[in-house]
Amino acid sequence: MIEPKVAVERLRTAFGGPDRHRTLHAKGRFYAGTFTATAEAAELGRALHLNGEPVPVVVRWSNAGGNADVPDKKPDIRGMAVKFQLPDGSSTDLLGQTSPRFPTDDPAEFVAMTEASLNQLTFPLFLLRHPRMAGPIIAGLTSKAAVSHHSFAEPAYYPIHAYGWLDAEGRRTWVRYVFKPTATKADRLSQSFDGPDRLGAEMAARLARGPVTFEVWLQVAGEGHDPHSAVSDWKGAREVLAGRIVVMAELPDQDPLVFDPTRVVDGIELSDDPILRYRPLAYGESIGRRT
Ligand code: HEM
Repeated sequence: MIEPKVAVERLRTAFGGPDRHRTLHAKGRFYAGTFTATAEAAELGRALHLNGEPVPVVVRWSNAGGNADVPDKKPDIRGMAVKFQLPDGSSTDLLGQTSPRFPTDDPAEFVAMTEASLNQLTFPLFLLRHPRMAGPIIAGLTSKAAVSHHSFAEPAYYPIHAYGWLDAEGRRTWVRYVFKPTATKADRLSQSFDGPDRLGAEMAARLARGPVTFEVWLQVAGEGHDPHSAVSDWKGAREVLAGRIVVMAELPDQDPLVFDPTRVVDGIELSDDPILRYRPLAYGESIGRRT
């Protein structure tokens, strides 16, 4: 396993990011909203935020790169991190990004891919040398995961890992999430937004018009769907609408707030996915460098 310290050092070097920012997803803004679960979610999961009562959420939309000064028009993967605040004072996080599939179970390969992706001339060579990773990476490119997005409200975001939901009787269902936008090209604002922070400006104007809503969908694991691997493709999985995230307003900077994909609550279990298990180690190193 690549030492988390080494991974963070290499990622920081690749982006040339100064210490006070996140190693990846360095540029982002915070927002306030609510999450309300559906009755179907309440049946599958006993966790408190799934009981159908609205709970507050803190959302951070971000550009995936490690450079906090990047102009928003630069093509990039975007992130949507969500912190669900439960009535008992606990919280649980989901971190989505616009790429529908993750290319590897090996953190070292993720670091090498991130480094290689910064050089467009040599990246095809990296793909030739890592044919297993090429499929998911190309799926990301063709699904427009890394483009010059018009708005943080328009793409779908994928938290990638599977989580085990326990119901009231303790029965476990493995699920994967998708945050599906309700915004469409047709309901874009008439203004256009330029400048290095145009995604933030667009969101401010959009929220002045009204809330921004995402549907939270679950893929439910069936035969042959492996919950313990980030690369496993759950073709044909049953889909269930689990609830809605409604974002209402921008928040002042919340840093040093931390989103951690292994922060779960009673009723939600972690899988043995090696990428999921590695992430808090790398995030811990990053948090140490930015706080
Ligand atoms: C081995 C794999 C990965 C590594 C080494 C890695 C590394 C990192 C690091 C170091 C940070 C900054 C943490 C901080 O300072 O708070 C970060 C943030 C983030 N990562 Fe990852 N990551 C990995 C996989 C993933 C995956 C699979 C996803 C999406 C499903 C993801 C989505 C995000 C998001 C959305 C953020 C920003 C969170 C925020 O807004 O605070 N990462 N990642």
